Amino acid sequence: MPRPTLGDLPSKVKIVEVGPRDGLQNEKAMVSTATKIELIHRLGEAGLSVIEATAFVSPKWVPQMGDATDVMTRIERRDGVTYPVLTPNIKGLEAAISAGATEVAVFGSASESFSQKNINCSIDESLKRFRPVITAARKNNIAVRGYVSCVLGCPYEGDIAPEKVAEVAKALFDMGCYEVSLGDTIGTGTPVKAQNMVAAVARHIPVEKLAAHFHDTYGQALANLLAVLQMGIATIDSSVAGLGGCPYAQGASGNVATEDVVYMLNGLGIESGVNLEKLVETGHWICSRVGRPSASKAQLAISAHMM
Ligand SMILES: CC(C)(COP(=O)([O-])OP(=O)([O-])OC[C@H]1O[C@@H](n2cnc3c(N)ncnc32)[C@H](O)[C@@H]1OP(=O)([O-])[O-])[C@@H](O)C(=O)NCCC(=O)NCCSC(=O)C[C@@](C)(O)CC(=O)[O-]
Repeated sequence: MPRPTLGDLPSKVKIVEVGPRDGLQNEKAMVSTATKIELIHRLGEAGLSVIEATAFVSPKWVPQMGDATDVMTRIERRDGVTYPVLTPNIKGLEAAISAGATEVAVFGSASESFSQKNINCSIDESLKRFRPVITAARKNNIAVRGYVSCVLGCPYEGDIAPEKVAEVAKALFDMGCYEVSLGDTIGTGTPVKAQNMVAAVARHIPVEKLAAHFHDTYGQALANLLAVLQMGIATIDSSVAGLGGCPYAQGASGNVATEDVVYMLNGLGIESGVNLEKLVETGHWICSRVGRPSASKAQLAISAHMM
């Protein structure tokens, strides 16, 4: 019998923890600034080296992120940890710079309808708006990440062509984004679909510059992640306790839980630098703060052993 193999997997994965932003942006009850800050601190202690802290977006659109300046100016930054923030336009970028951000992210979409609902403009218009944001950020030595939403399906349009995803991703990369994160916003992807989409994007952008940002609405996120790890993706966005959902994608659940990702990576012998036990405690803590059960299977299983 040949030895079973999963192919060439990366030896190390960078996890981009998006819980404080993607995880909390959709909470109905306002989460206090103090809780957000403590969450960021706890995630840093658990070994996360990239923690997306907040979003400098219109508070009329996403009230939960209305305390972005407070969060960014009050967090205690750890050496070796970066705290990117979302900035959809120059206004957001200026506020982020004033609050001391050193990395920002612009966020576009491969779906026209989602672009309109999320940022109130067409895809073309969004790319025009991002260009000066990226240029100004880079002049200030601020690294810019790019997001593409709806890469495996759109809540309004259904299927999205991988070529469309590749086109938007390439535009962001060519404008100066150092990394492009591919968002399965509504979690409808399955492994081969995810691989086909990544293959289309990787024809234009080196695969090591891509990140997988998969939501777990249909329980497919880990399977999809494994499928794209096999293609060379080594950056994964995830959210502690699987918190979250997008305010402009009704019914979409949170990102894949960071605890589940770390458990899988540990089992595969892939280094992430994250202490699973501390992360589980953090997941337990934030769930008690926001009054919702954890969406992480690993957290539930490990917590049961700890009690
Ligand atoms: C892009 C806009 C601003 C356009 O919104 P708009 O209404 O077209 O913008 P506007 O320029 O007409 O401004 C409207 C008001 O917002 C203010 N404003 C304008 N910009 C800012 C700013 N940066 N910060 C603070 N305030 C701002 C502006 O000053 C004005 O205030 P008013 O004069 O009415 O008092 C709006 O649509 C917006 O903020 N959208 C953000 C939506 C959002 O945050 N969605 C969730 C994040 S994306 C996501 O979750 C997907 C992702 C990334 O995780 C990947 C995936 O899973 O797919």
